[in-house]
Amino acid sequence: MNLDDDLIAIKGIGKKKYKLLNNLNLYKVKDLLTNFPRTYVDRSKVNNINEIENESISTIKLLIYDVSETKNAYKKSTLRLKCKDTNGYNVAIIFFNASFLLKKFSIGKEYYFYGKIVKTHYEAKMFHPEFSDSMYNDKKFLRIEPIYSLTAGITNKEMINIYENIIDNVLFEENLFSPYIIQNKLCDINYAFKNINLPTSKEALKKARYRFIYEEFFNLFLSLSLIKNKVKSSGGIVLKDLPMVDFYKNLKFTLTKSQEKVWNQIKIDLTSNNQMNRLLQGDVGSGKTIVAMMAMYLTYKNNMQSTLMVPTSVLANQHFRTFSDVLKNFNIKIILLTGNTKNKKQIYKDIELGKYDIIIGTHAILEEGVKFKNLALVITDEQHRFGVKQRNILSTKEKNVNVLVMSATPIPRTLSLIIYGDVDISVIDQLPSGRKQIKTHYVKKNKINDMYEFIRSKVEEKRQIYFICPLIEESEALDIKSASELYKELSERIYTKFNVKLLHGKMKAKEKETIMKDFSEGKINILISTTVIEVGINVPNASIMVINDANRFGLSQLHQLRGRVGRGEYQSYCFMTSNKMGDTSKKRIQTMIDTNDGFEIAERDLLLRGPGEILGLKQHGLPELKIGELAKHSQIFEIVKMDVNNLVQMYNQGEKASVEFIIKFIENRLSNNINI
Ligand SMILES: Nc1ncnc2c1ncn2[C@@H]1O[C@H](COP(=O)(O)OP(=O)(O)OP(=O)(O)O)[C@@H](O)[C@H]1O
Repeated sequence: MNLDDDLIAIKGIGKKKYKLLNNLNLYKVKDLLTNFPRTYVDRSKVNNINEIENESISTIKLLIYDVSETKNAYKKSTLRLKCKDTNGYNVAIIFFNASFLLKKFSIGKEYYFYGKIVKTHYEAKMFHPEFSDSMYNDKKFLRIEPIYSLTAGITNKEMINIYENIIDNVLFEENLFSPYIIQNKLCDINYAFKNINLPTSKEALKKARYRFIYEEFFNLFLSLSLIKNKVKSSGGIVLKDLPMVDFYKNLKFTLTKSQEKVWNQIKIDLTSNNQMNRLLQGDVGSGKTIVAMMAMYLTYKNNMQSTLMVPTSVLANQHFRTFSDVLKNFNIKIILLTGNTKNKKQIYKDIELGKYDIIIGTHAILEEGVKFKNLALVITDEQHRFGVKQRNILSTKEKNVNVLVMSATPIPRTLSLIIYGDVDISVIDQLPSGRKQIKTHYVKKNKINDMYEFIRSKVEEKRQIYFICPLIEESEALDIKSASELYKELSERIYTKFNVKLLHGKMKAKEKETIMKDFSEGKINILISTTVIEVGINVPNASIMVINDANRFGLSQLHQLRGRVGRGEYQSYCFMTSNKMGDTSKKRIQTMIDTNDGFEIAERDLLLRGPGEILGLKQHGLPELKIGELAKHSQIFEIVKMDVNNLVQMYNQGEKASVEFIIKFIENRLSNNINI
C-alpha cells in the first residue's frame, strides 16, 4: 500500500464511505494517517473501586449477580445490573430505555465497564457506561481508543476499523534531520504514526505526540528561516542622517518618549550599512503612523522613494489625506495607488521617472507595472493581512530595500518570532499623553434604550459614534441584527435628527471613501459599519464604539474595533451587545472589560484559542499546527529553534548533510504547495 493511494482502493471502503471520508477532506491514505484523533478515551487501566474518586471516569471489572428490567407508567424502561467487584463492593449499572441490551448480559459472568462512577455510602452507580461485549474481546476494550472528527453517516468504530486496516501496511519515509532524531531521542516516524492513531500504551502515545509537536514546530520554523534568508541580504541602501528639525517644527504635538526611542532605532537601521528588517509594534492608537512618516521623510530628504502599503483602500485614503495634510508645507510629491486609481499608466510612468517621493496604496502597489526609480524604504501596515509571498514581492522589486512592518496587533514575543522570523522588533509601549482609559461595558437587552439616550447626549456634545455589526444582510437563522437593518432603525426611528450613515464592504470604493472623508471631517454623527473600519481608521473626535453581536468577534478583533475610539482627548466608551453567549465569548467580553492593554489581550487570546488557529498560520501561507500549541509547548519550541538555527548555519557553511536535507525539504514543500 502506498501513501498516495486513493482511499477508494482500500478494502472495506465503498463508494458511499469514500464520499463521507471526502467530506472530512480525506482522499488518500496519507490524508487519513495525518488526520490525527481529536482526543482519546483511555480505558486501558482497570481500577479498584476503593481507589476511584467519586464522579471520576474509570474502567472497572464487575461480576453480574442480578439483571432486572422495570417499566414505568409511560412505558419507559430501566435496565439494572446488580454487580460486585472483586472486593465485594456493590455496584449498580443502569441503562434507561435500552431493552435491546438485555440479551448482552448474563448472570454469573464478568464484564468491564467504563464510565463515570457515582458513589453513595452503600453502593456505587454507573449510568450508561461503555462495556466489553465479552471477556474475549478485552484487548479491544482495554486500550486507549482514538476519537476522530466525524461526519454524519460514519461512526468512530468504523473509522478505527479503517485505520486498523491501513496502519501496518504503509511505510513513511523519515523526514526529520537524522542527527536531531538521535539527539532529541525522538521516536521513528512509523512508530509515531502508528501510536498517534492507535496507541499501544500511554507512554507510546506520549512519545508519538512529542515527535509530531517537534516536527510541526521544526517545519514551521525552518520554513520561516528560509523565507527570512531570502529577504535578508548583506547590505542595505544607506541613507544619510540628515537633520529633521523642519519636520519636528511642523508637528502639532511632541513625540512621546517611546516614539522617540523607536524612531532612533529605525534611523540607525536606515543610516547603517545593514538592510533594515524591522517590525514596529504598538497598541492601537499609540502613534505608529507618525514614526512611519518620519522614516519616509528622511528617505525623501535623501532624494529617494518610499512606499506605504496598507490592506484596505479606505485606510490608504486616510493615510493619503493625513500625509498630504501633515507634509503640506514641504515640497513632497505624494501619490495614492489603489485598485480604483484612474490613469494608472501615467502614474506608473511618473513613479518610474521619480516624480513621486511617497507612494501610498493597497496591494495595487505590487502590480507588475509598478517600477521605481530609487526605492529605498518599504513600509507595510497591518502586515498580517498580507501573505508571506506578497510581503516578499515588494522587497524584491528593489534589491536591499529597507523593510519596516507595522503591526497594531500586539503579538506575544514567541509568536512574532514565528510569524516574522527573528526580525528586529521595536515596540511603542506608551500612549500619547492625555489619553483616557476607554470605559468598556456589556449592555443587556433591557438597557439598550438607556445606551441610545447616552449616545444622544454625546452627539449633542458634538462627539461622533460608531456602531459595528458583523453582517450586511439580515440573517434570521443567526438572529443577527445586520448593519442595514440597524441603519434603518437608527436613522428612521431613533436618531431622526442626526446624520446617520451606513458603510459596508460591498459598497463601491468611491462611495466608501466619501463616507469616511465626511465622517473624519465631522459631517456625519453616527456611522454604522461592518468591520471595514476595523484597522487603522483614525477619527479622534469619535468617542463611542458600539459593537453589536460582540460574541461573533475574536478577542484581537474586538480590541482593534475598540481602538477606533479613545484616540483623542475625550473620554471614550465601548459598549458591547450580544444575543447569544457561549463560555468563550463570555471570557472574551470579560477580558475586554478588564483591560485596555493590547499586549495583555494578545496573551489571553493565545490561551483562549486552540492549536492551529493562532493568528491564522494558513492565511500566511504557512504550515498549520495540528497538535503543537505555542503557549503550552514553549519548551519544545525553544529546542526546535536552536536545532533549526544550527541547521541553517551548517547549511550556510555548505555542510553536506544539511545542504542535502534542506534541498529535499524545499522540494517537498514546493510539491505540496506549502509556502517557503
Ligand atoms: N505624540 C503624540 N501626541 C499626541 N497625539 C499623537 C502623538 N502621536 C500620534 N498622535 C495622534 O494619535 C492618533 C493615533 O495615531 P496613529 O493613527 O498613528 O495610531 P496607530 O498607532 O497607527 O494606531 P492604529 O494601529 O490603531 O491605527 C492620531 O490622531 C495621531 O495624530
